[in-house]
Amino acid sequence: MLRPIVLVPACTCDIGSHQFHTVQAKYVEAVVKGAGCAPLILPALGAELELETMLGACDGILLTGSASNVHPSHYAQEVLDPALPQDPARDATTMPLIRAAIRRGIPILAICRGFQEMNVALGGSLHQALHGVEGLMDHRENPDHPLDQQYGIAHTVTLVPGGVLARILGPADIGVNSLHGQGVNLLAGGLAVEARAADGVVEAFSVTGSPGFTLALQWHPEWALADNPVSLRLFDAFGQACRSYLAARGRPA
Ligand SMILES: N[C@@H](CCC(=O)NCCCC(=O)O)C(=O)O
Repeated sequence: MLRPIVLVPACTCDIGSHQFHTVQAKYVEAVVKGAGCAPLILPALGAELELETMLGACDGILLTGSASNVHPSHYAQEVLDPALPQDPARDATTMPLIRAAIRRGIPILAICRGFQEMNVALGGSLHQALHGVEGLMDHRENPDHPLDQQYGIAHTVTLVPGGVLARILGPADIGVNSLHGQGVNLLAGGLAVEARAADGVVEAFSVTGSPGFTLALQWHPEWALADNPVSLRLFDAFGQACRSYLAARGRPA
């Protein structure tokens, strides 16, 4: 049986004096091993991509995390800390992609930067530094720690009863990792909160009234996926949604 194709939009970066479109290995591996789908890396070519062609060829989209931030001009703000990395080519690709994919009912799983760009693409805004907001926790990792500690459980999140996430995972609080400086400020209209951290920060949302599966997570379920039953359930739910989408529309010959 054909596997669903999952687009994974790339970041851009320079390696030496050349430009590259890149995706971290753990994300494409999670599409294969966690969702049982076939990943296809989408270059960050912005308006040069013919979006309808790309969307017609896929059955799901995974929006990855990245060190870069969504450019605040997308939510009518100035950059507060110019030292933080940006990736305008990724923004120019993912913003229209997200809106068009939701209209088509293409399943979306969004992680960390992907979670943030989904909120912004739909009209929401971000806190550019959560740790600078009175009453909020510092949600950043300590870069001096070894990676397994940086991606270790950092805090719990409380799931909204009866929501998309609680239906997949059950109602109990879960422990999550936390590697982000930015976070949801204004939640876009049409989004439903699926989970919050103890300080009230939105940690997961879905798109209400979307014809397809949508789930956006501020944490990283792709990290050490095979060892985490909660993360495996999340990727399995995404994979099932992609299989249903493929089964319903078929694969054009
Ligand atoms: N830059 C944003 C997004 C944070 C993010 O996606 N972190 C993960 C980077 C590495 C990875 O993909 O594992 C912010 O700081 O809020």
